[in-house]
Amino acid sequence: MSPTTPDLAELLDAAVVVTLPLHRRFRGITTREALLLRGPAGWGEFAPFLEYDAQESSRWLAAAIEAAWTGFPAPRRASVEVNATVPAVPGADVPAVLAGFGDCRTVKVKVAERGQTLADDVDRVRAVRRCAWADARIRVDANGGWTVDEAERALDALGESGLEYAEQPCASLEELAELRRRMHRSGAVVPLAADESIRKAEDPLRVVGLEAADLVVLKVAPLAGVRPALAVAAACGLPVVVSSALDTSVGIAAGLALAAALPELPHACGLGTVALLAGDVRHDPLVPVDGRLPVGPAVADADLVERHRAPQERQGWWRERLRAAHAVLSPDDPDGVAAGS
Ligand SMILES: O=C(O)CCC(=O)c1ccccc1C(=O)O
Ligand SMILES: [Mg+2]
Repeated sequence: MSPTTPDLAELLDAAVVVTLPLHRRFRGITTREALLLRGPAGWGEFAPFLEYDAQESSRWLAAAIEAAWTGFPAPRRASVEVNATVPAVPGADVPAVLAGFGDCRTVKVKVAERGQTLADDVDRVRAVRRCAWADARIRVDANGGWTVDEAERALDALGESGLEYAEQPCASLEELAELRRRMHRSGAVVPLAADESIRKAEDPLRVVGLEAADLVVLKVAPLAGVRPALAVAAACGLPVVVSSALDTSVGIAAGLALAAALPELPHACGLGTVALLAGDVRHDPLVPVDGRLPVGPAVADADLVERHRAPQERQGWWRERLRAAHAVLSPDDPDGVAAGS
């Protein structure tokens, strides 16, 4: 947990909610809402997905408090290589999506979208191979959408394009482990990355114990901050890819702080996603240039925060969420109890 949890009144005072439009649907949504906190150390982002409960959201709040009240640990690098992220669009839309990411040498492609088929995935990945940088690395992310059988078939088919790795092909660690065993037996090996399977401090030990993955994807917000995420990385001992949760430039800066603090960073990170937003809170948004992003403090520009300020009803909804998450972090805070009763 964050060493300093401000009281609820201080958090509410520091909070403003923004609504940012997306260029195209991603993860089922077309606008992204985020509650930004301005604290003594800088800006923090609290943006758990709408369906997350208070317990899960409290980790996102701890991460926002770390950014805005504590600040980030010392960086080991000044910039970070990032990947382009292609949502589950038709192959014909791939060139327009990639154009938004500049010259990223690594592309992550969403696959296994509900309501689509393997043929749609093959079509999309082929389109990426055709129009990306000539020797681009391609990785796919199924968000746990395949059974072991489906994953085996899909990775065999998608493997024609040459895959850097497959992220969370199946939902459970047991399934990932079984898929890995089968691929090693057949010789058609695609490295596997665990994303959704790594959410709690004890998860990395299970990943390693079950030999379920070759690398791990770490996101600052669900892991409660840069420092807890560094501890998870150390506990795993596996290569780490830092990724975003579709953050504004404020949340991306926290991801970059994690990527910059890791002892090793062998892969491009999934932190280029501001390119998927049709608006941002920074005049110099953290969109990749030459496939890289600069490491630096989390900042937002007041006029852009104002421009994207969410309607009053959404401010209220998010402030109630903030209160509920804060009550998990500080169950004895009298303000929190009073506001909730
Ligand atoms: O890693 C990337 O390239 C972008 C981030 C991303 O894919 C993502 C964004 C929001 C929610 C979940 C995910 C995910 O990695 O599964
Ligand atoms: Mg993922």
